[in-house]
Amino acid sequence: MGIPVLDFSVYELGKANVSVANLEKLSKEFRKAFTEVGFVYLKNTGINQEEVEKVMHVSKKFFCLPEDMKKPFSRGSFSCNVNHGWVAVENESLNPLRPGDLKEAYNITTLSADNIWPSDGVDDFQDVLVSFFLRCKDLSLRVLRLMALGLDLDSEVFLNAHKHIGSDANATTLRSLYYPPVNSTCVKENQLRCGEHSDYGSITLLFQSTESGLQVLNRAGEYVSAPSIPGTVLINIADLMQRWTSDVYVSAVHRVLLPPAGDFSTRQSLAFFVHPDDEAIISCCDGSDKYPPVNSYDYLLSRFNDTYGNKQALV
Ligand SMILES: O=C(O)CCC(=O)C(=O)O
Ligand SMILES: [Fe+2]
Repeated sequence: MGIPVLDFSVYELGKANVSVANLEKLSKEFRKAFTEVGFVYLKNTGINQEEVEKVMHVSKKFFCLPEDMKKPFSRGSFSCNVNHGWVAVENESLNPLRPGDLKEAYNITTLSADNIWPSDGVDDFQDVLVSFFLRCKDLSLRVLRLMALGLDLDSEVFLNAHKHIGSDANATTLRSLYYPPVNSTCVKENQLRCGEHSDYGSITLLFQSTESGLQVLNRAGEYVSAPSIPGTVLINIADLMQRWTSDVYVSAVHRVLLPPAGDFSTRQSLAFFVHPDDEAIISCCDGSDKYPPVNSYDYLLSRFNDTYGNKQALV
């Protein structure tokens, strides 16, 4: 089965008074997609293509600044949050068996006004990224409600553990990703734009520029491409949600390939990694003991350790 495309218009951002019948229908479609594939494209969410392009445009301006202007914003230098900030090329390996990923990123984890934000040469960076973070947050909460309904659970079951998105008590992160041009003569053996991995938290929202490269591992064990479909958002289940649902909703492995040799195009994406609140204890929602309860933040820190290697672990 390929990645399905669902029409979210009945529950798009800004819409209130949705009928129970419409919510139920949509929740069943989510259930099918998330139990069989783990990925789904949503169209008509209320987040439109122009919004996405605006965020990519200001992000690219930042990534194209000289390195000494980006360094002051490095991940690890923000006292309020270990994950906030800029990550240089080859700094992380999402598949620790491969060389560092050929990508740059800027993580926005806390919206605290006390933070320093890039502004030289990118004066609207903070406004544009913060607004987009809040739009993604609203959409995520709608999806989490439908996901609970899809399992015949109380609609607030997942939402109750996502009350602090955007504050220092929750690790949800908007990550703007930039894949610079690749000179194939300099590429290391087995290096990719982004190595094989599954995401760590509850769900991920992903918006991609038109350049290809993203592949998802399907149940038959084959990688299938997940191209950008303008105007849609690609949503996937992450590992903590798989555990929370006792493996009913599945998180699928994915990666981003290098462009063909001689293709110097760049690529961009915006990933909104939704995490439960730091203090949330995640126990199997069916009441089973398939997995022992785990603290959400402890789980995340153990996954960061794998990604950054013990040398650079920030804990
Ligand atoms: O850039 C992409 O298309 C996907 C990136 C990704 O999977 C990740 O950062 O977790
Ligand atoms: Fe991912």
